Amino acid sequence: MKVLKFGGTSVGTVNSLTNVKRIVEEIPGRKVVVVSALGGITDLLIATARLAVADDIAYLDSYARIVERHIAVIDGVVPESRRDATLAMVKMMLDELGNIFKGVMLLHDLSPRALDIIVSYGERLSSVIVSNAIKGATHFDSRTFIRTKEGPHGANVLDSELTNRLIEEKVCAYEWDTAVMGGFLATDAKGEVTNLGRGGSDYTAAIMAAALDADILEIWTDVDGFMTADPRVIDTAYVIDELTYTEAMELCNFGAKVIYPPTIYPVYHKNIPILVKNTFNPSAPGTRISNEPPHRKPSDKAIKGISSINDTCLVTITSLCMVGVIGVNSRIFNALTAKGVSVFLVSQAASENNTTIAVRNADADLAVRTLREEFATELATGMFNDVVAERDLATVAVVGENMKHTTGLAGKLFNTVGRNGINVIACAQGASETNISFVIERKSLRKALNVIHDSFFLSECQVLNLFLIGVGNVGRSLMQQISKQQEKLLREKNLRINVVGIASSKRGVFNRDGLDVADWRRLLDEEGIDVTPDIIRREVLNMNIFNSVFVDCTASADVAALYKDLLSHNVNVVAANKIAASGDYDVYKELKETARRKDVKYLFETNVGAGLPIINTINSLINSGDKILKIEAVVSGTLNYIFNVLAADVPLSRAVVMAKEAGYTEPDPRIDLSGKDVIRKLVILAREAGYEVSQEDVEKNLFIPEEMLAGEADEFISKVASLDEEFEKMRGDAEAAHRHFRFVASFDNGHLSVGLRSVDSDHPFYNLAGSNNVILLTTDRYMEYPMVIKGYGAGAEVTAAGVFADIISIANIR
Ligand SMILES: NC(=O)C1=CN([C@@H]2O[C@H](COP(=O)(O)OP(=O)(O)OC[C@H]3O[C@@H](n4cnc5c(N)ncnc54)[C@H](OP(=O)(O)O)[C@@H]3O)[C@@H](O)[C@H]2O)C=CC1
Ligand SMILES: N[C@@H](CC=O)C(=O)O
Repeated sequence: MKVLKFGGTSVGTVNSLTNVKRIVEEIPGRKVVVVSALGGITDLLIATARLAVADDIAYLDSYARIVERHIAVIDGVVPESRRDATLAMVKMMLDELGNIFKGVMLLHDLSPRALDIIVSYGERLSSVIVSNAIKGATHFDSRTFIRTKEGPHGANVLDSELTNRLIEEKVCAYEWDTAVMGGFLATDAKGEVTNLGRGGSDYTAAIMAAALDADILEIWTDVDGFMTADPRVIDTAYVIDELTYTEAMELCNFGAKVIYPPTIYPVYHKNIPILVKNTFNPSAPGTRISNEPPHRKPSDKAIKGISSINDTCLVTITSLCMVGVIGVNSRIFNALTAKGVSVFLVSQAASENNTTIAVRNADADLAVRTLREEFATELATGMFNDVVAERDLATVAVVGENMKHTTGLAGKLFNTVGRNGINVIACAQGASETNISFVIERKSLRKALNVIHDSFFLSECQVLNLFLIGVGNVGRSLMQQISKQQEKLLREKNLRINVVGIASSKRGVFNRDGLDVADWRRLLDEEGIDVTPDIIRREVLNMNIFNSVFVDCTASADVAALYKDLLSHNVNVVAANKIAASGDYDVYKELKETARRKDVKYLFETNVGAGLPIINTINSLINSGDKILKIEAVVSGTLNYIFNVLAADVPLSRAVVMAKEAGYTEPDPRIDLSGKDVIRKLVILAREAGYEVSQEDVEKNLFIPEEMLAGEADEFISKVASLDEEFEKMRGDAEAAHRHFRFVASFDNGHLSVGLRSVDSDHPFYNLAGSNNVILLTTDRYMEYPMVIKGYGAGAEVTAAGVFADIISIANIR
């Protein structure tokens, strides 16, 4: 036998009721159908009662809406042969209800008992309608067999023994094929109407399933089942196919509102499985809850789901005098119990010098007052510190029975949230290891849920959330590459590149749900806001999104100045911009240390040699115990290109324009021509090799007179033309001597220098075409034959590819 429960949305409209009718009528054999009130009716009943007691005549309109809703569904779903009889029955009940509302208004009295009676009409009416809509169904009035008694704090609790006996007498004793009854409803020993609490229809169904030894309890609702997390927060959340009773209890007790928590208890004891199904999508398999899901494999994920509540207050009681004293916790909990304060998380250090409890914010004042009263003597004598409440926090619970077989899970969990800058204020894990709960600031809740979902592979994919700053040569090319590669990365590597911010020097567009990079120009123009570096910083930090990467494709010192703050807030930084890594040594060091401390990345591989793997190679050599003794390099794509294209008909001034047009130069080409770009790169190389050096330490043998570099960037090209003749002569002489000019950076025995050199055909720098770069590394291990890294050293495409590689390395995929 099956017991099926249909919630308010399932019986809310003619359409949904038609689904219910089809679902039930297709089931062969005996079944029990438990229904809630029509969707929204319980709230409407309460609201109408409140209007009536307030003498507000608007209650009549509200009541009319109740009547209208019920009549409309009868017309829509009850077969014609039973329609009149159903209408007569329902109208009679609605008239009774109308009289009760009138009485409430006249008496100006809405006692809890009267409200219970009013609310009961919701399920009484719906069950009569549904029983008449379904072919061959018999209606049972659940008030006659679901019995409550008084529990702690005056609450109604189920009288299981009596209820089971009454079910035998009032339901089992009769012949029926389909029994239909209202959920939630009950009566007490005096025969007065009570109920099982909000959500109690699930409970009624579970009580019936247990009493009748049903084969299965089906909870039909408006979602496909239990989700791995709240789908309103995590768009990659998916339906969990199987859960144990414990897992389901943990999840629904704490946020997931799929079923009413007490529902699980009666069926758990009889080992009756629960199937959560969607009335609006009946073919979806749903979530099966049972003692031991039959298909559990060792490869199953350790965490089954994540739930949370954003309404948390931590109350802490501290004292050095609590250590080793028996009975402090007992006093805390007894005092809170006496005042009806519910505690949902407890954390106490082994030192016993403090106990922290989590309560709802609404209970916080009462909890603090209660504990201050309880420990008044200790507080007055200073033995105990004052009771402290921290409000507006959120609690996250990760749930899964497989957690108990997984070593290092708590470590990974806290490491994951920590790396994303989320501070864990309190935590609790019981020895059953099925739930790890922890409390964080409420503003970090969304980020925490996302990062946990992502990191524990509950999501189908890993996500990196990118802020792309700078949409010039490199930035544009990067966006093209991302746009082309996004789908492949998702398909083959389960990596989702989500661009959540794009900015130029003037405009920025930000959206945590992701921006279409192929449409970046329109987005910036039409949806962008005016930005400054400070506004960009605020947008990034305020979004507070997990796994975030700030990608700097500008040449701006103001943008570079943001890195420290971003890294401190656990935002990864990938920079094509060389200013930070080559500027003040202390700043460079601090950025690296901040990244290490915060367990995020500060990557700038493209700072030297664009897409060539130079910095990573140096890091690998050093980390494996090698020592860099000497570096000789041609690292200016612009200058190498210029010296390669100079010809009788291509003077210096023309070559500079060509380099700029090819996208090799810095936004301001004087940075290249002055040697500054090479100086920056040399400093970065030496620093990465482990030397504490600065730009001032570099000996400079430059070839552009200082005075030519002053003034505006635009004027520079025309000024350079005055050097054309001199350069043509130099070039002619070099050509005659079969030599090539190279602008060489050198680090040798602690000495740094840059300068123009002419090299002959035996020199490794002689054959270096176009804008190519070459780096020779002499190390302890590569002594006789230095390591050579050579290839394209500038250009938007290769640089963007290097930036992209840095970004992907953060996700650590293979
Ligand atoms: N080109 C290459 O081969 C290589 C370049 N790099 C580095 O890449 C970086 C970018 O170079 P490239 O693309 O050629 O330069 P571009 O001049 O083409 O682009 C620079 C971009 O940065 C934006 N920008 C400037 N200031 C700000 C600011 N304050 N806030 C936000 N955005 C800003 C500009 O905005 P707007 O459009 O409004 O002007 C522009 O979109 C440089 O640091 C360069 O050193 C590194 C290796 C190789
Ligand atoms: N302007 C630079 C670009 C790469 O860093 C160069 O010319 O090498």
